[in-house]
Amino acid sequence: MSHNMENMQQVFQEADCLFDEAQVDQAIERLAQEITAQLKDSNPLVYCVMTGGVVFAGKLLPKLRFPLEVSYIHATRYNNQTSGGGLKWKVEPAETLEGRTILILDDILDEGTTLHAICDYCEGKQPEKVYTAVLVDKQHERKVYPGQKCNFTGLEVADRYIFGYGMDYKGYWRNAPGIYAVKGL
Ligand SMILES: O=P(O)(O)OC[C@H]1O[C@H](OP(=O)(O)OP(=O)(O)O)[C@H](O)[C@@H]1O
Ligand SMILES: Nc1nc2[nH]cnc2c(=O)[nH]1
Repeated sequence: MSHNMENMQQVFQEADCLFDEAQVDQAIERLAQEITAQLKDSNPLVYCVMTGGVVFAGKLLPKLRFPLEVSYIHATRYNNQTSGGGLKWKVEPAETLEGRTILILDDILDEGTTLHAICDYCEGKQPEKVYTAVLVDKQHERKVYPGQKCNFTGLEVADRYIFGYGMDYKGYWRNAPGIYAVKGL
């Protein structure tokens, strides 16, 4: 096994499990109910923010039992690092947003820069309304503005670097079956 693979095994073994698979799935079930109650009659256009949003979106979408359309956007600012830089669009929305109800799905609200910029972009296209849903909201005082929240939040996590359920550690462990915090971070 290469040194990097051994290191990644060690990162997983030493990590703290903050929420196991059952706990995360229960949070996603609750989110599905909240989103359904709010959006079931609005014919929403649902965007998965790649790459981190992919597991959350994949688990959530089959629980939304009403007509909706799904697409994806790709905006990143961490680039496999553990601290963020400026937001880069890799794929902008391809659909017409005017008059639509938009739901953005992402894995994490950390400093909030990513979702703030995505919402700004969408708001500029005259949608009916933009909603955001995240699997986890990291608890600290460094949000883009105090009190920044998503419309729908699955779980609150401590101010640590986390991975699993779509979230990576240096490009790895998006597949981890729970939400984990890296030892020492
Ligand atoms: O609230 P913020 O501090 O802006 O951080 C949150 C963003 O960071 C991660 O994306 P990243 O840029 O790492 O890309 P990824 O989805 O490919 O992991 C995550 O998926 C969120 O989109
Ligand atoms: N994987 C991962 N991505 C992030 N993007 C912003 N914060 C985090 C984090 O804690 N973990």
